[in-house]
Amino acid sequence: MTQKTFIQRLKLTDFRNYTQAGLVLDGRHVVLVGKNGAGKTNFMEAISLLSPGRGLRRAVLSDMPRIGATDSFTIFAAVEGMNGEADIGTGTETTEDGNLVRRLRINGSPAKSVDDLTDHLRILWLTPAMDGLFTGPSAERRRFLDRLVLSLDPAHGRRANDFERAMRSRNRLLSEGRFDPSWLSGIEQQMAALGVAMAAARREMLGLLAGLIEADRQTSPFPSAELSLTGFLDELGELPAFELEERYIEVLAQSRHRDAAAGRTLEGPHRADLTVRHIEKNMDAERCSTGEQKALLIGLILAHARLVATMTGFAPILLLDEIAAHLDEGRRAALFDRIDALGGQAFMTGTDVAMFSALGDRAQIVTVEDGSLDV
Ligand SMILES: Nc1ncnc2c1ncn2[C@@H]1O[C@H](COP(=O)(O)OP(=O)(O)OP(=O)(O)O)[C@@H](O)[C@H]1O
Repeated sequence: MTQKTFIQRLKLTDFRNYTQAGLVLDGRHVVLVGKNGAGKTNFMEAISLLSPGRGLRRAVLSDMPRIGATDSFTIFAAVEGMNGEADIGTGTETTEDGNLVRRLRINGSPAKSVDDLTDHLRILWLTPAMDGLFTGPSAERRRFLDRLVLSLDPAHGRRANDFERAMRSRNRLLSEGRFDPSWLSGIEQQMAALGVAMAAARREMLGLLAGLIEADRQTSPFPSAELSLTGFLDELGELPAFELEERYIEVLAQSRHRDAAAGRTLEGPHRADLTVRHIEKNMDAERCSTGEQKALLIGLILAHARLVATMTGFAPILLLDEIAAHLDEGRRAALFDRIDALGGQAFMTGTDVAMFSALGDRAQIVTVEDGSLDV
């Protein structure tokens, strides 16, 4: 039995187009309705900042404070989270040397790391900006994949950051022509251990997700996705981890001159790609129609939300920006039923409240107008 996590209260100060806005919620789903430019996505972005990372727009911090305000914003949320009730506050602050930095307080005390947020909430999202995921650059798919892993395994983010840092040191040494074997092999060993662990975490998550998608195929109103990874470490994925590490260490050692010439590391988890196929059509997702791609993506997010609920025992919070826009009435109703069956709190946006009529009293309607919120 999964438990519910939800946001009870939210207060925004000088965030994007909100000067001061607050909401008290009752745990049902939340539908945000308003005209274009009213502040619906900004609201969703604020909630996404209650999870580690740069939020659903991947914006830089300096874009977030309200234009015309001082340079800081705050987001405060009272939540019923995975550890019971918690108060989470995040925002920006300018340090003495003039840098804008993110601040995070949990239950009144400064948090040690943004990863602490995952002790309280798991937040997943789907936005129109993700519509081109299957046809766009592989970096976007990797980021998507890593977010999926991160919501199950919070240590994944740290491993990926440490890998990046080690890789940058190696790239720097190579670009400066410093082919010192003991320095380089120390860094390469670290890269191999982290890289193999990253690939394993991705593979494990995809395996679990594939199992859920398969079990759900007959009843899901959305197409089923077959997911696979391509990349040097993924193609050798069946090897035991220590052997995989040895192979990667060997490849890195042998490719120092090639990497120096290329100005980057050519093999590793940072080059992996996620391939998605539409199972029923037996077609690569990138060759499916726009509507089919959207339906695949919705099915994928819902399956992942179920996976997070199963693995953690808590239904995640879902941020679904403009989710209903391109679906016909029947699919929309089926989507709402699926979202509701997850047992969590979902935030959805739209310009027309009529689109959400099938939700009935399962949702609270919030009107958004020029940076103000009204339940
Ligand atoms: N830092 C900022 N300060 C003030 N206003 C901002 C800031 N960043 C963005 N905005 C403005 O916030 C407004 C609302 O944007 P938002 O993306 O939330 O709209 P929306 O309601 O989702 O609209 P749509 O239905 O068109 O997607 C926009 O007019 C945007 O220019």
